[in-house]
Amino acid sequence: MDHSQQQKRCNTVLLSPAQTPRSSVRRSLRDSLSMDLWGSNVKPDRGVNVEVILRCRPLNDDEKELKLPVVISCHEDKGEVSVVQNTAYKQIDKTFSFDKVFGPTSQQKELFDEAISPIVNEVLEGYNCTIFAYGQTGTGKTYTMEGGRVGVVESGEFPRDVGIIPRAVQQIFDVLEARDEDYSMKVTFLELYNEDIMDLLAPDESLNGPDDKSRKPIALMEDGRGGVFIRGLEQEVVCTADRIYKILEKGSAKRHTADSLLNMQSSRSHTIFSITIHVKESSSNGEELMKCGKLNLVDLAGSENVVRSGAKEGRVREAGEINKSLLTLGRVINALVEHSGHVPYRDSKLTRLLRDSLGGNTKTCIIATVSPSIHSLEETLNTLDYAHRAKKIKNRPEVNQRVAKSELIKDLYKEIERLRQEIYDEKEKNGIYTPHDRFQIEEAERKALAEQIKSMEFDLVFKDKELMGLQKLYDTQQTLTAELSEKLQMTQKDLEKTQNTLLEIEGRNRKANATIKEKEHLISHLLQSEKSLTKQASELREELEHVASEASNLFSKLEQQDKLENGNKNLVQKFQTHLAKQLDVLHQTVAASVTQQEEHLKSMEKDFDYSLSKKMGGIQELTAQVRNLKKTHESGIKSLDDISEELDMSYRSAFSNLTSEVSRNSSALVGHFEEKTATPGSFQNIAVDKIHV
Ligand SMILES: Nc1ncnc2c1ncn2[C@@H]1O[C@H](COP(=O)(O)OP(=O)(O)OP(=O)(O)O)[C@@H](O)[C@H]1O
Repeated sequence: MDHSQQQKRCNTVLLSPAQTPRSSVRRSLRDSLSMDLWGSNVKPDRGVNVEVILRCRPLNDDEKELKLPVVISCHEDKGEVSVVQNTAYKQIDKTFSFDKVFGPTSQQKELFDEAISPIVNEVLEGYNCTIFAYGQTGTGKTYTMEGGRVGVVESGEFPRDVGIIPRAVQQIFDVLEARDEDYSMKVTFLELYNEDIMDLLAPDESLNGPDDKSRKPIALMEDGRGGVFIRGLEQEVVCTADRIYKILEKGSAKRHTADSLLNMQSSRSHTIFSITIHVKESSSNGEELMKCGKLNLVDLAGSENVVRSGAKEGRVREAGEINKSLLTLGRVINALVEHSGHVPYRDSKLTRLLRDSLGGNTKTCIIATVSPSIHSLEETLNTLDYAHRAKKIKNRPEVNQRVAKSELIKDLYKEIERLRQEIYDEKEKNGIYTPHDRFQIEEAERKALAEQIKSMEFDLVFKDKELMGLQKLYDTQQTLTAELSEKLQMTQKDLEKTQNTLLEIEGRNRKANATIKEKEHLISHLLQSEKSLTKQASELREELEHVASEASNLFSKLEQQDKLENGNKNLVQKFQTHLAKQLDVLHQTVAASVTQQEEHLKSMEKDFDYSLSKKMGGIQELTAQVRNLKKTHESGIKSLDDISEELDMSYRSAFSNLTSEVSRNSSALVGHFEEKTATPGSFQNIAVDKIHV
């Protein structure tokens, strides 16, 4: 639906800004409309419990970087949250149940569709509903209520981080347009900062930002009917969702925020964004009536630990005020849960503003936000405890009274008349004129003030008693403190002693560790040496075995050599004897031959002499032949002598060669053997040396 179509049905006829839609009286209408609230039939006298939702955000980047342990587990199906911490010093195991639980992975849309959408429908049925976010600073209250910027809405889908308020606004417009209703809508946006109410929709008088001192607080007044109203709070009539998103954005920008250690943009104020819707209805008799519903969306400032949030100077006061108002809220919740007679709504503006939402006629939903990290454990337990208690608060939601359109117009005319009269008086400076309505309101305020004084007197008596009790408690506490400080001193001394002993033990431990390290180093070194020695020993053994086999080879070779030598000697001896025998034979042969020759010669001489005598002619020839024969004989003898000498010499040289060859071989063998036998000895020496190392 486009804006022009929206504006066609959106009227600007509204109740006076001072009026808040109220339930009651018109039983007939209420009975017909008092229907199912969050799924059950409402019995006004019995009441309906405040709905409490728990949302746990994911770990943020800092928490992830610090690797902080997660101590929260969400069981969405059972509607339970468990807190588990198991350390040597602390053991926590607690489970809390809530109406709905949304874990760290839950999305904005999921939370809205499941928990908030039914509440928005109740508002459209004419109920006043309040949704407020409560939790430690930085746990996602503003993220849940407002979320990211709406920006451009494509095909009816918001960006995923858009929060409850824009989604509720969209749903309201969608439903009204789908039903083709005649309606009008207005919004207000205020913040409660240091117990002052600031209007976030007030026109900008200066552009100096939220800390500008010219921003004036506005007054919270009693309306004389048990309720409150804020005088001068701007109400903007709106006809489109876009306009509301802009208002929201503009108002949020004016909100007091500051960076703290726990949140870069921490809200330092509580805000209440309200949407009031009037829808035209026709009664059975054709009378035009106005059905009115109101949705309050409250983003509380974070409950915080001043030390952990790193609050400084002015911020400490802010934190103090925030904690004070949240403490009052806690006391109101306690009083409602315990059904105490006195509920201290008046103790803070926050509880005065939320009065109708806590134990009144408003349908209320609390969204408690927590962080999953161990760092926030204490605050998380507080929030869970607080929220769990709040579940017991009973409200009596009632549908708002339908106002006849004619009455509404009459009211508006009266309002116009009153304003006109005020302007006239202002112009004429005609004394002080108080219009009847204003007079009635002021009378109501006076009455309310008187009531307030009475209640304060009552409070005073109550507080006096409380003070006396506290004084007694203080005295006891003083004694206890003195005792405790004594004990503390003793404990501190003990602690110092223990610390000293611890330091000593730590020193010894360090030394022992160093010695152990040294020894470990030595052992590893020795093990390494042992390994290398074993390796070397096995290598040596292999070498020794090799050398021993070589030595035995050599010995067997030597033996063979000896045998060979002996054989050679025998051979030489045999050869010698054989040679001697042969020489003997030769001598004998030669001698025999010489004797034979001589005998032959003699016989020849005889024959010659005979022949000479016989043959004188051939004597000379024979003589020459004899001479030749003699020469041949002499040369034969000489050559035989030469042969014998030669043989003798060759025998001698052969023998001496053989002897020298044998001795050379023997010395070579001895040298080689010595060399081989010397090597294992050196290996042994090395091995023995290494083992000694
Ligand atoms: N459910 C979530 N998913 C993703 N981011 C989240 C969620 N809840 C919170 N954050 C992120 O954590 C940071 C703090 O959130 P937020 O400002 O809403 O906390 P807060 O409770 O409103 O704090 P304070 O009380 O200080 O204002 C923001 O950056 C917000 O985007």
